[in-house]
Amino acid sequence: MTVLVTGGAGYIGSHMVWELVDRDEPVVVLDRLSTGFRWAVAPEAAFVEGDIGDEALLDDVIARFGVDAIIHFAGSVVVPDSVADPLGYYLNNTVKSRAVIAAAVRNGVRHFVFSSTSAVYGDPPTIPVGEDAPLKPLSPYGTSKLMTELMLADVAAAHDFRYAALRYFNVAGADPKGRTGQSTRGATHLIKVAVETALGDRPEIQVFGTDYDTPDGTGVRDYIHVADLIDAHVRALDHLRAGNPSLIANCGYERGFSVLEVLKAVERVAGLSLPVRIAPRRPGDSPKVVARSERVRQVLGWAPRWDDLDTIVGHALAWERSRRRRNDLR
Ligand SMILES: NC(=O)c1ccc[n+]([C@@H]2O[C@H](COP(=O)([O-])OP(=O)(O)OC[C@H]3O[C@@H](n4cnc5c(N)ncnc54)[C@H](O)[C@@H]3O)[C@@H](O)[C@H]2O)c1
Ligand SMILES: O=c1ccn([C@@H]2O[C@H](COP(=O)(O)OP(=O)(O)O[C@H]3O[C@H](CO)[C@H](O)[C@H](O)[C@H]3O)[C@@H](O)[C@H]2O)c(=O)[nH]1
Repeated sequence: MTVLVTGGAGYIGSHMVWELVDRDEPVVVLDRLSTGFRWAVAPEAAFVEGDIGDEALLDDVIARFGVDAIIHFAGSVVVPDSVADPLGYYLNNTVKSRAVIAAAVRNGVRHFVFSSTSAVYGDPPTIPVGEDAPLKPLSPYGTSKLMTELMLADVAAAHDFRYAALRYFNVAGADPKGRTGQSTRGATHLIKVAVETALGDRPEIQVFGTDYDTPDGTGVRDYIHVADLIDAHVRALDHLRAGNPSLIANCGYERGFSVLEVLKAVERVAGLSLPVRIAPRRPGDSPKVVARSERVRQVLGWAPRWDDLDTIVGHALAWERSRRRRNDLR
């Protein structure tokens, strides 16, 4: 009963690995370390360096570690990069996800949790957006994830295989115990970039677009604390292992903050003023995305514990500071 965590050396995956270790679950991580870090993987977890597109390696890892469930985080995650390099995103997120799903089916792994995204909705007509809303991604990133969701549905209909596709909204913050956080080099995520700017690593932060149809003209997102997101994964895994049906569920808090509101929170928590520059809109960005989260609450009994923007920012900032203290900028 080992859980295979693909992308377990990355930001969200490293939190998942710590949670599984805390639950005394045997874990094996498969990661090629393109954006993740070997040191981010909890020492109790087994680690295999390699690519999720390598089917022979997947077969070997599943057999060698007795894998009964896969939590699939590995992928490419930057929306504007996907606009510039769609084929790269379809390869890493869609084609290689097919390899992981195929390995699961071939080796009788029946439980699969997949990192999907709110980007599958594009610019939703109704806010908060529910899971049954039209799926109209605005970027190849969103489409690459939607295609994987469609594969999972077809595979679950054909085989003894069930899945949870969790559509994350904007994930932020860090492990409340300070063991891991977002360490991505050259990160593009708003809160990460803002805390790096607060600590002097970047000369300024840009605001991408102030002419959206939102209260202050900047983009609105539903920022979810990574620890609450991980709790949804644990519940999804238990749900599948208990024999329940496949599930597609949003993971968000049902409330949105604008870019300017986030920057104010960072200034408040860090106790300084950020150098801000207004810049043009970024390609592929949606004006406003906020989750409806009734389903994850009802089906998985999930309830947020860290739903507070200042707490999310505070944990992100604490992680950034502790990395510096430990000279972990490897
Ligand atoms: N961060 C967010 O706000 C967010 C929102 C929605 C969905 N997601 C999804 O969550 C997942 C994890 O995102 P993250 O923010 O932790 O990103 P991340 O870049 O920190 O983690 C991705 C990990 O996957 C590894 N990886 C990438 N391609 C691989 C491959 N072909 N083979 C093996 N390993 C590979 C990387 O080395 C890295 O460790 C992604 O699938 C992403 O699309 C993230
Ligand atoms: O330096 C920055 C960075 C971001 N933004 C703005 O802040 C908001 C959030 O942007 P992020 O880059 O933090 O996040 P995205 O909403 O683009 O995308 C994130 O969440 C998505 C889900 O909505 C995807 O899953 C994706 O993996 C992940 O990058 C957007 O309005 C963006 O334009 C800025 O103004 N300046």
